[in-house]
Amino acid sequence: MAYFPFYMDVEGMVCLIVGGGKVASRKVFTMLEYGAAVRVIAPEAEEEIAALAEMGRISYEARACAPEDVDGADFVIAATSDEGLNRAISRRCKSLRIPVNVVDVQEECSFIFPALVKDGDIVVGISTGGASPAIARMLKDRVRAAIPEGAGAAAGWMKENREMVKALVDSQPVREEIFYRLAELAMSAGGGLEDGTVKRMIERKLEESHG
Ligand SMILES: C[C@@]1(CC(=O)O)c2cc3[nH]c(cc4nc(cc5[nH]c(cc(n2)[C@H]1CCC(=O)O)[C@@](C)(CC(=O)O)[C@@H]5CCC(=O)O)C(CC(=O)O)=C4CCC(=O)O)c(CCC(=O)O)c3CC(=O)O
Ligand SMILES: NC(=O)C1=CN([C@@H]2O[C@H](COP(=O)(O)OP(=O)(O)OC[C@H]3O[C@@H](n4cnc5c(N)ncnc54)[C@H](O)[C@@H]3O)[C@@H](O)[C@H]2O)C=CC1
Repeated sequence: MAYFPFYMDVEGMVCLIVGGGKVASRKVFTMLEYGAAVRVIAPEAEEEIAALAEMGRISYEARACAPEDVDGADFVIAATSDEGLNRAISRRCKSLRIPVNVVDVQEECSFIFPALVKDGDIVVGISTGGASPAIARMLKDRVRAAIPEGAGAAAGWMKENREMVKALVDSQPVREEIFYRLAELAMSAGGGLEDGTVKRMIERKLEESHG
């Protein structure tokens, strides 16, 4: 069965990453980009993990991790080279209903990572359900190439104008038409439109809909 992609707000959530190698480091950067409060425990860690800790972006404890360390985390990523420890971490997380990712054994995961394309609030996740991370990574490059430049900026601008349009236009079907038209224009402009252009467009649509 394919995995379902929930899009979750992880801002401020405590993300415990156990292990400090290359895979752990990749997951640290990913989680930081989405605003999680990252805590790393590993006896040794890649330079970038130490550097992020020095900058105060993450917390890093240079020590071996025990399964009890997962208590209190909102979700956990086990990325050590010690399979037995990864398994013990997974078991404890599952018994406490803490979502857990084990980077080297999919069966021990309750969630897995997709390959990600991000432009502002636009996020595309590609998963093969573990069948082939290489394929997920390759498709990511194609998806990135298919998203027009400025799409993230256009989405950000739409977000800023959403409430204004809702307040001005009572009818949902008319709003929908306006949102599609604005989205089209903002996407081709690669960002926002001038206030005057938007107001004129809304007035025109309202006149049309009132006959
Ligand atoms: C199940 C999963 C668990 C998880 O980690 O969440 C998992 C498991 C494993 N990956 C392994 C290997 C590789 N992983 C990558 C890369 C990525 N792996 C990622 C996710 C996932 N990897 C989850 C499933 C994703 C899905 O398919 O839906 C990505 C998408 C996201 C990320 O990690 O952040 C990221 C792309 C980042 C990007 O560029 O965007 C590469 C390629 C490379 O590094 O260039 C290789 C070598 C090539 C290959 O093996 O295909 C091995 C060791 C196999 C062995 O021992 O040989 C295991 C363990 C196993 O297979 O059991
Ligand atoms: N999911 C994925 O995308 C991929 C997963 N893998 C798997 O991920 C695992 C980790 O890979 P790398 O980061 O390259 O390994 P690595 O060898 O660079 O790092 C392992 C880390 O585990 C830490 N560690 C060992 N014992 C520990 C303990 N008791 N407590 C806390 N930390 C401990 C070490 O200090 C080190 O930082 C490997 O088992 C590999 O098979 C490999 C490639 C991709």
